[in-house]
Amino acid sequence: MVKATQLGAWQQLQKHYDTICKSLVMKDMFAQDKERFERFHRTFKGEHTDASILFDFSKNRINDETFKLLLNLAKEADVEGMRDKMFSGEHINFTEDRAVLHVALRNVSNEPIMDNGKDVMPEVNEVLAQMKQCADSIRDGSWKGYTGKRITDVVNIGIGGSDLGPVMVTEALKPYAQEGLNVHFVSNIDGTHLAEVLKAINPETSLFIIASKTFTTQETITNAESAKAWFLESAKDKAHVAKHFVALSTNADAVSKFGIDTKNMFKFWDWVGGRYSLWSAIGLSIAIYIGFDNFHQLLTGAHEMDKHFRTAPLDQNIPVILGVLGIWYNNFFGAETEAILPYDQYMHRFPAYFQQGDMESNGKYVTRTGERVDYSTGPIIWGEPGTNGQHAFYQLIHQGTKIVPCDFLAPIETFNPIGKHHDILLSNFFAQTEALMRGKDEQQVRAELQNDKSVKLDQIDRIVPHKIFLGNRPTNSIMFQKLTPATLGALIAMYEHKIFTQGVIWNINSFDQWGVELGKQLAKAILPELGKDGKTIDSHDASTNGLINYYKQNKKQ
Ligand SMILES: O=P(O)(O)OC[C@H]1O[C@@](O)(CO)[C@@H](O)[C@@H]1O
Repeated sequence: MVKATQLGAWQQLQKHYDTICKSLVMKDMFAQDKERFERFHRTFKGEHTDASILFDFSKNRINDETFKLLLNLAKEADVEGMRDKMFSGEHINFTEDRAVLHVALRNVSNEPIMDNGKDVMPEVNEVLAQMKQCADSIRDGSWKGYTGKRITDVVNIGIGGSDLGPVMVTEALKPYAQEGLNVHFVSNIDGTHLAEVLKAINPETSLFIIASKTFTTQETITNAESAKAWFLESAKDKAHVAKHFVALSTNADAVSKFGIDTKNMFKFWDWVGGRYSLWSAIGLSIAIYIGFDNFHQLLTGAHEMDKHFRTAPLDQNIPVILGVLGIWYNNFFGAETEAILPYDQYMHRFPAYFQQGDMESNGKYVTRTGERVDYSTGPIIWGEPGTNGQHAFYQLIHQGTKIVPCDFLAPIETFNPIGKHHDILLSNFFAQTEALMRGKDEQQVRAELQNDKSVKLDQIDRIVPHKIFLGNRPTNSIMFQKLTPATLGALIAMYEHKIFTQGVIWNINSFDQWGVELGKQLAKAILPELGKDGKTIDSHDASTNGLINYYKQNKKQ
């Protein structure tokens, strides 16, 4: 595969952009074409679940020619071919010589999926059965703590992909939680994170889940050791650890060394990327919190989206369309970020989840063949729930100098019908994308100001420029019937495959993450220098030395 910029379709898109992009005014295109929404929206319905999604991409700066050229790009980059390699277990994560098979974790069809010539499904199903058994016993109270009490609090200790997915999903599916069973998450090595959770729980009724693919991550192992020490202050006998600590990992030796019985270990495999692992044993806190049946619905919804991604033709393929639209703005309009704006408070951690999902996958600058890219790759992902974002950063999205493509998401049904709240929420959801597309021109602004008694006529000229909205700011609108487990699963898988599509077109490896290693390496070297030993550190640059010495001179303990 060549560099993206060497693709014929890329060069045609560049020509297309150079010649007609200025004329791609959405307001005019809607006025000239009453069928625009009809042509530029897709729907997704789960075959066996309640997942039901409408994807409206008509408020984008595209015409039919643009859409065709973008799909040509996916075609020529062989997104479909690489997709089929992923599903067939090829080691496309070649720098780690690993398959990329998170799709197997949710392969409820049980069709064989091979890694190194072996069907992975029997082991996947074994772990799912183990997860179900654990979740059921915690939820029905048959799992007892060392004083014979049932578990009331589950503490997941993990970071990155061993934290963000369980946090996001348990927040999003809170309506499915069981009364009297709480989940807590400790990820940061900052002692505050653990301390605040330990204040809230009772060692007799708490289960600690140590979630770590490698079981070597410094934050997680340190937090786990501290949690175990805290637990033993009350429980005293190490034999009680087995009733209150379980591990989720690929590393049985490290788990056993930590002191967790490997019968309390839920394994997963090296072909599960950390940021793609919530579907695996890493999802144990989810299965306990919402029940295994709902966890299985989550898997099934994702599986249905997998099937759509695997079989839908490119022009019907929602993840592919999302992916190529993102490339249109990232690489041709020079957009550096993408905002994910869920109009659903339960989805408040959804943007953060895809900060890792997208940025750790596509934040790369070297192609699969080891050459430095000469084009922009992964976008910066950010976002907050609506309507809160409207009162924080929408000023920039509407009137800033940067183009920020936005994905707006909203449920048709709410779990919490209070008065007109949901209609008000949705009126804002609809209005924001309309406003970003249409803007407000000088004529409209002048007319408003002339009718505004509070504005002195001789002030109008001065105010007008500040109140004009240029509009033509691109958005996708994604509506779904209700935030059920299956719908959430489908939405997550949709974005995973969007990320995959972009990585293929950029010809990068979306599945390793060497970029996280250098910081860890240097932190390991600095840690022993921080003791209150009166020594002045001079082993670094002047800034790092200065900072370390300032810390050492002023630290109290
Ligand atoms: O699950 P673990 O092995 O503890 O890794 C945690 C996280 O750390 C990383 O930064 C890799 O080091 C993420 O990719 C990963 O999700």
